[in-house]
Amino acid sequence: MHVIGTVGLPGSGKGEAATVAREEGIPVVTMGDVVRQETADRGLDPSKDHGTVAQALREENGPTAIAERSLPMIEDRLENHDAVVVDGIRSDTEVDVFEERFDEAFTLVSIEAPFDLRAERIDARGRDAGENDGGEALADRDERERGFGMDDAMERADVVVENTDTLEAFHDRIRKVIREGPSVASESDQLDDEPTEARQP
Ligand SMILES: Nc1ncnc2c1ncn2[C@@H]1O[C@H](COP(=O)(O)OP(=O)(O)OP(=O)(O)O)[C@@H](O)[C@H]1O
Repeated sequence: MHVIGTVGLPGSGKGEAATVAREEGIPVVTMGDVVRQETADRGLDPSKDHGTVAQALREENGPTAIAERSLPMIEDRLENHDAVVVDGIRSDTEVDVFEERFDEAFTLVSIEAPFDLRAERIDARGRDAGENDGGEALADRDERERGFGMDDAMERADVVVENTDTLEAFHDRIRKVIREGPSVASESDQLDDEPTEARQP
């Protein structure tokens, strides 16, 4: 059993990591899906009110509300699969939830890219999809995510993947992390010369 969580600021490449997982036949549980479902259940617009509802969920049910709601979804997928990717962990408190439940079988991967590169990629993604990002500037999104404790979550990562090269290079690195299994955290310095690295706890 291997549960791989991803953490990273907007536009860092979490969605691409999820794409690689699906290509490898590994199911992806998106924390955003939990929030979108809740937004729809409240009669709000998932494309616009997502951030507000994420915050409300935490205020009403505590900082682990979203992670806790994702656990049954993850366990359900683990019945038929050896690994599951959890996309978009937002805080160190959420990391606690997954570590407590899955222990050594949980690997946290931090996906990192500088602000300007993420801004460029988000602009290009918006143009490709014929839509914008709901009007929220990247700096504001970064601030909102950091407010949830994302920096602290990134600090906890077992593996850091810098997404500053080509998309193909990024896919290759993520594929290695996924294929390596739960031992990836202790062995990741042998995975690749650069820039995947292990962070000591
Ligand atoms: N190495 C790369 N080279 C070129 N484009 C990339 C690279 N990595 C990601 N992208 C593109 O950048 C955009 C942002 O990546 P992605 O959607 O995976 O980010 P994300 O972390 O899921 O962002 P968000 O939190 O906003 O959903 C996408 O269009 C993706 O295809």
